[in-house]
Amino acid sequence: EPVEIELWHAMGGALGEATNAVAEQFNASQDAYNLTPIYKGNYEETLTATIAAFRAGEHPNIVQVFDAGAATIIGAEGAVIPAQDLIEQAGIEFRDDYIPGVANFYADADGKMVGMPFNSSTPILYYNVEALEEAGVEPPTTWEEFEQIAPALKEAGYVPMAQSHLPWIFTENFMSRHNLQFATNANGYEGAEGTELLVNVEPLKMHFTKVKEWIDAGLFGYYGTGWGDNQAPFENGEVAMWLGSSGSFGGLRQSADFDFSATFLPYWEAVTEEPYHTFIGGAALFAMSGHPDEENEAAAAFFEFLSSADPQVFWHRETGYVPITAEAYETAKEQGYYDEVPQAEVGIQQLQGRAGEWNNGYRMGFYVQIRDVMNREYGRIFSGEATVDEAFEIIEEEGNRLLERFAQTQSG
Ligand SMILES: O=P(O)(O)OC[C@H](O)CO
Repeated sequence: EPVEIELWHAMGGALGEATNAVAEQFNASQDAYNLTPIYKGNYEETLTATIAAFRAGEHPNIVQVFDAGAATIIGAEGAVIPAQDLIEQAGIEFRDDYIPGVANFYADADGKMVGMPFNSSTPILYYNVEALEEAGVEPPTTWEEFEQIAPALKEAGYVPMAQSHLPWIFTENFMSRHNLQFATNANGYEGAEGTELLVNVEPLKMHFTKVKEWIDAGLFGYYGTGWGDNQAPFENGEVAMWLGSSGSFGGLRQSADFDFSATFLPYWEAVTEEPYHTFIGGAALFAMSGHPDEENEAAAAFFEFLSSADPQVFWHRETGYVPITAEAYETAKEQGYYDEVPQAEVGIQQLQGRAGEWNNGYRMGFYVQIRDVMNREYGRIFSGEATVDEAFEIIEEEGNRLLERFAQTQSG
């Protein structure tokens, strides 16, 4: 009888189908282990369910946790076995060709990999090819260019742009794209104590001032805070350009009945002459403690399988999440995938862009709740209930209070 293990994940729709397919491939590749993937709702719901299950001692072997929840799960005492330890304890050699941004994001202060990178993404700019042609414009490289072309798209009957998740794209990746420090203590990596947000700063406030002006002028669409809220109006052709996850590529190919393409996340030339690479997004898999050795071995075998080239390339091609190892990226190139579908390479190219001091990642506990504060305050800016200055003061204050509370949970 194979050893049974469970994976809780947040991959719905086309992503859920691809997750099930990867699990089936693993199960078919050997007879010792059997992995059952279970969909637990969106990222926030999956993390909440996991924490509740951990308290009740009913947690799964492996859980998928998104970037924003990484510090919370890593900081939950005794909850997680670092992926690198799990793999080495199972007698498997730990590979060292993870692409740098991926390895950093889920590593501890000593560089040990705690989370197993799985679905790694980055925000990119998708565009409706016909809409841009109609308006006679090219996709923008910078926000300055966006300001120049947006009126023509509006004129042609489109909402020029929308984006999928404000804190992710217009805060976290705003910081990385411009190499701006995001939090003290080296973006939080040096420890929870004393870590404070550095978002109440001119470049970010300038950006939100602009976005509010664009919304008021009908040059930008804001459809809500839900993960899918801003994707739907792009899919139905109302919005011409959409900032979204590279991991949405596979789903869009299934659902969009128009020709679309993709390019890099714009940056402000006024803030940086050249852009920097963005943070790794998406989620990683965490092995949870408290299970028998044979189940931990099964989890290690699954992690090893996931990093090998074939499942990696399959997953990348099906979903748009980036290849996480150099080997998988090379394999996709050798297969001619990017000659066939050049837009599929945008995410990985962007992640391998210019390195700076502040764009390797961030580590902030209770960051999921900080995102809620941001979403609420950004909504208040757009509705005119709060000025940009007021909103950022509140984000700074409430955010730092959450960081302080998290630090208290870490000091024992
Ligand atoms: O939509 P995903 O899976 O690429 O994730 C985007 C963000 O990184 C999640 O916080």
